Amino acid sequence: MLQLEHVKKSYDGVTILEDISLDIEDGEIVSILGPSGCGKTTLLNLILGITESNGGKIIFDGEDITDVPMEKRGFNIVFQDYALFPNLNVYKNITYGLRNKPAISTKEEVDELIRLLELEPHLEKKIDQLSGGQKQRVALARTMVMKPKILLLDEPLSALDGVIKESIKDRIKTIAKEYHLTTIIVTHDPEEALTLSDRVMILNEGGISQYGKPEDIILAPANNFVKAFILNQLEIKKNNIYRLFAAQMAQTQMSQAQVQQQGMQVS
Ligand SMILES: Nc1ncnc2c1ncn2[C@@H]1O[C@H](COP(=O)(O)OP(=O)(O)OP(=O)(O)O)[C@@H](O)[C@H]1O
Repeated sequence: MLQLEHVKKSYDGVTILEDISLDIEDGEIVSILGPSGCGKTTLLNLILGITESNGGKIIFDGEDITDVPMEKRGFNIVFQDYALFPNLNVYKNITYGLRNKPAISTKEEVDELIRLLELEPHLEKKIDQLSGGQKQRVALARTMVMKPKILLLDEPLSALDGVIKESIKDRIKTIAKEYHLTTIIVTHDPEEALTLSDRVMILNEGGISQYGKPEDIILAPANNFVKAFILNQLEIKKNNIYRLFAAQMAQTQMSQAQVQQQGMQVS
């Protein structure tokens, strides 16, 4: 279990995170959701260990890791831009971290991940020959072969569109469940957070606005910010889609009526 207790962070005297306390269970997918600049990436970096806090504790499996450096925490991150090596092929990118630590994953385990992420047809390709979704899957595989204790994902879907987004979402869920891997995801998109996660943490003005299951957030928003920021965005999206389909349905009904009328005129 990962626990944050009264974690604080400020930059140049400006408070970014005020008093963050939360528990994340083993194997849980948790999204950190909030508007731009609210401190989502800062919180992810504090957990990863590349940013130091100004107070509070981070505890993993009962051990205080607040002062444990990143390399010793055993967590791993997939960055927003994937940070893949363009001069290496897909297979070499995936296995890059194993060069100096080959014992971490067996060949069978690497092959299993490649299969799970459907990367077999791409292994010989260079990174610039891949689509965004394929790059994301390579970045996921490369991180997973190192068997992180916690998987951190910074805006994993923001560069992807519609169908690809849904497919990567499914892969992330499958990996988290199959490997019972605690997964923490930063996103600014309520739909993404609510459809991908077991629990969602909504950040605003340095604090946690609400932390709960997606259905709790939808059914019982804790305050006006959650209502305004999260639910309104979803409502707007829903209405836009309804409007689109309503227009399409009206068009279809009109065409059918025209066909019927033409049919009556012929007979
Ligand atoms: N190294 C730094 N030095 C000074 N200020 C920083 C630093 N890193 C982040 N900040 C500030 O901290 C605040 C939170 O930044 P952060 O990147 O965590 O937000 P975010 O919620 O991830 O935003 P976005 O969704 O736009 O990526 C911002 O006001 C940012 O300018």
